[in-house]
Amino acid sequence: MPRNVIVGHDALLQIPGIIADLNINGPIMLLSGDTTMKTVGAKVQDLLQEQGFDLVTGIVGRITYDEIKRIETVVQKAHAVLIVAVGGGRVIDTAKVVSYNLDIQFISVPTAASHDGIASSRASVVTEAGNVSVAAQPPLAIVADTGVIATAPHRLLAAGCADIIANYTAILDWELSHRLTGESISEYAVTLSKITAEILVKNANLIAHNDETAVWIVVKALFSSGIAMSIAGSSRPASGGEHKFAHMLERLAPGVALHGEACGIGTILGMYLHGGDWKSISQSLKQIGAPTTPSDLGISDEVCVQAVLRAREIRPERFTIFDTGITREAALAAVKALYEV
Ligand SMILES: NC(=O)C1=CN([C@@H]2O[C@H](COP(=O)(O)OP(=O)(O)OC[C@H]3O[C@@H](n4cnc5c(N)ncnc54)[C@H](O)[C@@H]3O)[C@@H](O)[C@H]2O)C=CC1
Ligand SMILES: O=C(CO)COP(=O)(O)O
Ligand SMILES: [Zn+2]
Repeated sequence: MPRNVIVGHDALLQIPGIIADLNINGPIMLLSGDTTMKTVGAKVQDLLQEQGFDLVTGIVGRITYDEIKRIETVVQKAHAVLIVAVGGGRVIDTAKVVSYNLDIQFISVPTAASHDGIASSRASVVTEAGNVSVAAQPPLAIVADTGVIATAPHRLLAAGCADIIANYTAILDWELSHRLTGESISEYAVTLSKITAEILVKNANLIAHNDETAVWIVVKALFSSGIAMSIAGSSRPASGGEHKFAHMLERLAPGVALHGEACGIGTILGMYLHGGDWKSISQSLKQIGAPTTPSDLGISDEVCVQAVLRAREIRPERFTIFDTGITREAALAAVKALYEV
């Protein structure tokens, strides 16, 4: 669990104080993305250098095992004793795995409320066989500056909401697997994950404004969802069939959708396949401003159908509604239903 969670306006200003309290002895590695380094990363760099911290910087690319190895080497060569990760989910996940492998601490500084990995002890790594969820280091501290995050495009915030709304089907899938395969389940993790999605949906009208209040609501939900994953010791409470669909969609149409956007569409499809209230999931996503159809993403229905049919290739050991032998006709009907709301 993170020791220190700071969410609020100008929270970035607290980073030097948090690090000073750690009494670390050695350089700090500031990791960021190619875009975020130029904005928020540079701001954090200035703040730390003004306070005289010994700082080295690195840019993180796509999260693969090769990239993780490369960053590990950079951190080792710099003899860094702490990582400060400033960026989206990709940067934070990379820092989580690198700090875990090198047994050093890291601080999570999300620049967007676009994913629920800001607090979790899991990381999602892209491999040829699809995304794998690996054990990683939870952050020592989380610093979420609502002012900074509110300046990010609304698309990112909406994607973060969709990543939380995915908890509805993630839980249905976990319960299904518990009943059909005997997979163990955590009542605490299930409850926290569900409540998080419910609170988020209840506040959908506020989130649509994309102001600091909206960011505050979403960041709290992302944190809470991450804690549910930490309690479970796996991403199960926040990642079911809708995530398998999303990871497959990313493979079939790379870079088209944000992670959360693909998960949102996967959630409507998953809820439809479960026979649940998929229309209200679609309405909540629309209200928040997240895409709900392949055409919203600019991809063909056929790619979406393929992602439904091939979702089971991702993490096959995780049993979900997408692993129950869906026919092409059923997949077509599910994708067609996306346009009904
Ligand atoms: N470990 C976990 O439990 C979880 C991990 N993830 C992982 O996180 C990643 C998805 O996270 P994302 O943040 O969507 O992806 P990302 O890190 O690729 O960021 C998406 C885009 O947003 C941009 N961006 C970030 N902050 C910005 C800002 N303030 N202003 C303008 N642009 C900004 C980035 O430059 C990038 O182009 C995936 O790799 C996913 O698998 C997602 C959920 C949970
Ligand atoms: O994205 C996640 C939860 O939102 C977790 O990632 P995985 O789908 O890789 O387990
Ligand atoms: Zn996710």
